[in-house]
Amino acid sequence: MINLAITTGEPAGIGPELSAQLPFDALFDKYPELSLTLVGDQDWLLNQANIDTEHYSGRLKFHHIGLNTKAEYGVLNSANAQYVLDTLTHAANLCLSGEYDGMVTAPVQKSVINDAGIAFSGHTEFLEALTKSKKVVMMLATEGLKVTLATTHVPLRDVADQITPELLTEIISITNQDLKQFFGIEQPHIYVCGLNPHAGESGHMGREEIEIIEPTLEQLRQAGIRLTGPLPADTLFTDKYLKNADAVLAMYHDQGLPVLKYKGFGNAANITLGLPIIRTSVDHGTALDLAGKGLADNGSLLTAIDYGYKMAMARRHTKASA
Ligand SMILES: NC(=O)C1=CN([C@@H]2O[C@H](COP(=O)(O)OP(=O)(O)OC[C@H]3O[C@@H](n4cnc5c(N)ncnc54)[C@H](O)[C@@H]3O)[C@@H](O)[C@H]2O)C=CC1
Ligand SMILES: NCC(=O)COP(=O)(O)O
Repeated sequence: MINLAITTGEPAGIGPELSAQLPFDALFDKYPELSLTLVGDQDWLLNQANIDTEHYSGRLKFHHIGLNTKAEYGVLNSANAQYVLDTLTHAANLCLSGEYDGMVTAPVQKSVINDAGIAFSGHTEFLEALTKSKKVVMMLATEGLKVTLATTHVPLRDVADQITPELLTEIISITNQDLKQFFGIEQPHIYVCGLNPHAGESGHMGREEIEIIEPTLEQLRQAGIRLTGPLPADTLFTDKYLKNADAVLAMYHDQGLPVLKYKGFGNAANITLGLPIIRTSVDHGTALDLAGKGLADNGSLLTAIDYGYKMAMARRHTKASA
């Protein structure tokens, strides 16, 4: 069995209803080896849907973690911030111990966790710290496009300072390795965006391409990684280049993700590469405006489950053949 934990996310958002209202029969038909554990407050989840776990012959379970305070649709309460983190901690620890084969995360509200006085910028950074990983990579994937990010949740003002040869080397090496490991791409071809408009216009609009990005790419090419770039982002994100790209490396969050979401919002997943565990997630946030109304689309959660299942299968085959 491939046992995926679904962390059900911010209780005031759409995560609990999306998780509890999944089409479980269809999922278990489609993925013959899938089992799911819904991690969160069982009463709140049962409030979203009448689930009889007995019907699923052990393939659907709850792991109950109690809310700190009553949840209300669309109304954030920082008293539940620790609850949200407890669901993530539980799932990640049981992935590390091998009880879960991967975790699929429903959206959390970063701001309310910060309001509770807890430093938190995203699942990506939280799981990097919890698993003591040296570096992880955020990748969003949809049919026909995978985008990885050199920097994630940092103010734009800080981005240029964070683009260093060491960072790019780590991000590109992890991306290359995990495209092979999880997606079966023998020699991934990664296209790399410049940082500045027109990739710096030969140094007239910024020198990071000349001083940092190009020399790092050249070193990595010598080490055997297939890389094209740095190219101006507005040039790279056109079919001529994308049709040959196994992944596109963007230098910052809003350079890459708007394109990805324009192409695939609702059918994309967020995947953390470089972790010792498998973690996939939805492409959207908590959508407080929709919570409890039955209007939220489950396409991205289904996509995240699909990637999580296939990645866990790929890892299993790699282990079996080692
Ligand atoms: N994986 C995660 O935990 C993520 C969490 N967030 C967090 O979510 C919070 C809210 O972020 P926003 O920027 O407002 O983005 P959002 O994705 O929550 O909402 C943006 C718009 O998309 C709609 N929408 C979102 N998901 C939908 C769905 N499944 N079906 C139909 N419509 C949907 C919303 O109603 C809203 O109009 C922030 O705290 C942010 O940090 C954002 C992205 C990912
Ligand atoms: N835009 C993607 C996003 O903010 C999700 O971040 P994370 O919680 O997966 O780290």
